Amino acid sequence: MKILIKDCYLCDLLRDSGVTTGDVAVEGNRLLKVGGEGELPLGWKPERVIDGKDHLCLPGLINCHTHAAMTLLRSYADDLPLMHWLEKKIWPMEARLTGDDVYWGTLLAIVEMIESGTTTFSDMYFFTDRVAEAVEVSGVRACLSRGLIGIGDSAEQGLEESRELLEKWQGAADGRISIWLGPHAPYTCPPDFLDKVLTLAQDYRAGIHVHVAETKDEIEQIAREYGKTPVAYLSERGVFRFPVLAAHCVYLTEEDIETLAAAGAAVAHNPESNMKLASGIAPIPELLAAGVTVGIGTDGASSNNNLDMFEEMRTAALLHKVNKGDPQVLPASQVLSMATRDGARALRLDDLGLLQPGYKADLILVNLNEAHLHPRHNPVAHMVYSARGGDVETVIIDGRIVMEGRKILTIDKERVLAEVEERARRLLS
Ligand SMILES: N[C@@H](CCSC[C@H]1O[C@@H](n2cnc3c(=O)[nH]cnc32)[C@H](O)[C@@H]1O)C(=O)O
Ligand SMILES: [Zn+2]
Repeated sequence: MKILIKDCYLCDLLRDSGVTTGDVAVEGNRLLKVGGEGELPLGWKPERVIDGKDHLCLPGLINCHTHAAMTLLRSYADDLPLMHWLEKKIWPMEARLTGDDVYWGTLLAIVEMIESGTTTFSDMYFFTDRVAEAVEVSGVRACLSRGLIGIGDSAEQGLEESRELLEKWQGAADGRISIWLGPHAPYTCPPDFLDKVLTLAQDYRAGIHVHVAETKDEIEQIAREYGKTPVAYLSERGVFRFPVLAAHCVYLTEEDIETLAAAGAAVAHNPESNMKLASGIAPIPELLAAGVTVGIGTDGASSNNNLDMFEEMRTAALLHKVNKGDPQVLPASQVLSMATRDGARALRLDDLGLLQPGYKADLILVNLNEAHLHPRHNPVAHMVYSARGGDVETVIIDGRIVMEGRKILTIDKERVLAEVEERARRLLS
C-alpha cells in the first residue's frame, strides 16, 4: 500500500541534527521518502493519507530480549532472586504450559508491545512454532529462538525443534520472521551440548541468542565448573564465530569486553529485569566505549513486569547516570538509538531501525499533544525521559498499518484478554 504521513516531526538519529518537520511516504514495505530525503515518482498517489501534525515519527522500537509468553506469569512470582525464581517458581509453572497457552500468551505480549511502539522483538521460549504463528497473524516482526537446555531429558528434542523451525519458519511471514538458536545459558548448556548447537548454527547459518553473565551466582558456578568466566567458556567452545546476541552481560571482565568487541557480538541490555531480580548493573558505558553494539530488551513480563520500551529506555538512561555519578553518561539520543538502530544491528536486520528511504517501513507516530510532552524543547529527550507507551498513536510494520488511533487492527484484543484470563486461572488450579 502507498501511505503518506503528512507534516510530522522527524528526527535524524544518524546525524543527531535535531528535529525537523516533513512528510513520510511508504510504498510496499519500504520507506520511499522521509522529509527532504528521497524522491516521489512523478504522479505518485497515496492510497492512504495520515495526518502527522503534532506527532513525532520514529523508527519502530526494537525489544532485543524477551520471553513473550511469560506475560502469562506476570506477577505470579515476584520479589525473588533469579535462581530461586527460575528453579522454584517459573520452571515448574512453565512445565504446565501448553502450545495453546504459549500462543495466547505471546499474542498478549504482542498487543502490549504494539500498543507501546515496539515493532520488532527477539524472543526465546518454547512451542516456538506457536510463537511464530502469533507473529504471523499479528503483523509484528520477530527473531525467534527455541530456548535450549542441555541438561535433563528435553535436550535432544529442543535441537530437533530448532532444526524444524529453521526449515519451516526462517524468512517466513514475508520475511518478518527470523530464526535464531537459543542455548539458554552457560549454566544450562554443557560443552558437548553447545557443540551440537553450533553444528546446527553452522548448517543453517543461524545466530546464537544466549543469556550470559547475568548474576554473581552464575560467575561463581562457571568458575567452579570450568575455571573461567561465562564469556570465556562460550568463546572457547567457538560460540563467537557466529553472530551472537548476548542477553544481560552484567558481570564482565575487561577481557570479556574485548572478546565481545573483537567478535562483533551484540549485547541485549535489560536494566529493569536486572534491577528487579537484583542481578546487578551491566557495564554498558564500557561496552559502548569498546565498540560493542548494545540493544535494549525488557526480558519477560515476569521479571519486569511490563514490555514497555519507553520505560526501559528511561530506566537505562537513569540507571547508568546514577551508577557512574555522571549525568552525561548515555544521553537521550544514544538511548533512543539503542532502542532502534542499534537494536536492528544487534538482531542483524539490515535496512531496519532508521527512517531512511529504502529502509523497511517499520515506524510509529507518537502523539505529542499530551501535557507531559509540552513544551517541545527537545522531542528526542521527551521520548526517553517523558513519554510512555500509551502515547503511541499509530504503528506501521512492514508497510502495513497495524495500529491506528490506538486501535490494533490485526488482532482481536478483547478475545486475547479473555483467553489469557481463563488460561491463567487454569494454570493456578
Ligand atoms: N524451559 C524451556 C527452555 C528455556 S526457554 C527460555 C527460558 O528462559 C527463562 N528466563 C526468563 N528470564 C530469564 C532470565 O532473566 N535469566 C535466565 N532465564 C530466564 C524462561 O523462564 C524460560 O524457561 C523448556 O522447558 O524447554
Ligand atoms: Zn531472559
